[in-house]
Amino acid sequence: MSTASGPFQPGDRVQLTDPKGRHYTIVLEPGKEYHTHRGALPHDKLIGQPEGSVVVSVGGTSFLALRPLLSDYVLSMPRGAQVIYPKDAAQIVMYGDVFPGARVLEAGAGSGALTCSLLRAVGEKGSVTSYEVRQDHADHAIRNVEQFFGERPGNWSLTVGDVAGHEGEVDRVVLDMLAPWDVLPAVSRSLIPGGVLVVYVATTTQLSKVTEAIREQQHWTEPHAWETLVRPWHVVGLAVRPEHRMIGHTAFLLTTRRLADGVTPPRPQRRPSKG
Ligand SMILES: C[S@@+](CC[C@H](N)C(=O)[O-])C[C@H]1O[C@@H](n2cnc3c(N)ncnc32)[C@H](O)[C@@H]1O
Repeated sequence: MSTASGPFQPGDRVQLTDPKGRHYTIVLEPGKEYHTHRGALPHDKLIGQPEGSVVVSVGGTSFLALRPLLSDYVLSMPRGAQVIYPKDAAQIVMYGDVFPGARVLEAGAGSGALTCSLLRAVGEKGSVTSYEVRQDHADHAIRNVEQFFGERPGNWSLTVGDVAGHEGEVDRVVLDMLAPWDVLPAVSRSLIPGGVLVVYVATTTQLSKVTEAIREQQHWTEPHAWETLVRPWHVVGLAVRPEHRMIGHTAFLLTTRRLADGVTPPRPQRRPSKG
């Protein structure tokens, strides 16, 4: 599904958009009908049509038909754990410097949303090694990743267990879990010198705890943290302004790089706070 192109075929996942901008996702089957409150839409009307076609239901409503992008797929996928949103996945791939051919270690796999972005970024020559402690979340991740790629990617492994048990060298590590500070010693053993660690946390208390743990551990460059806010804009004629609604908060991201063994990291002078 992730690389499909050309006219719609049976088995394709198609995202329909109605005149109010609402999305509906269907999987095309010859002879089947999609029933909306605006009338039935035969799948056969779509099969053989190019992407970007507009089809009209029996009730006279027009639907725009496109294959969902990865960002659409992530927002509509069934989930056990909360997913990493597209805006955050994009920042993780860029600031984590996840390159084609990279060996990436990831925890927790959760619903597999970030896993899809990581697998795309590393390409066939790279690999993603995911850990997930909960079997039910791992089941979601497997289903979602397999559905996105159409099969289980050969360069992906998912272990049901604690990432702290990982052994083997990697180029990049991405942690999205409640207590990332617990696994810092383990991941620092696997990450190559110069490798990038990205930590995704939802709250300021987690951000503070993981930042101080990184500073204490001595294996890392000075951590860099930021909030991943993205503000969409409404642009119609002269009405150009921020949208009334937006995703207010998802996460903080933090990056740091693995130092060579035995190196003492230079730390900025820090003034004590005034209480
Ligand atoms: C918020 S979810 C991850 C969502 C995922 N990044 C996505 O985009 O779908 C956090 C997951 O981390 C898992 N987890 C927590 N501690 C872990 C550990 N030490 N090793 C592996 N997984 C862990 C939890 O079970 C949970 O499913």
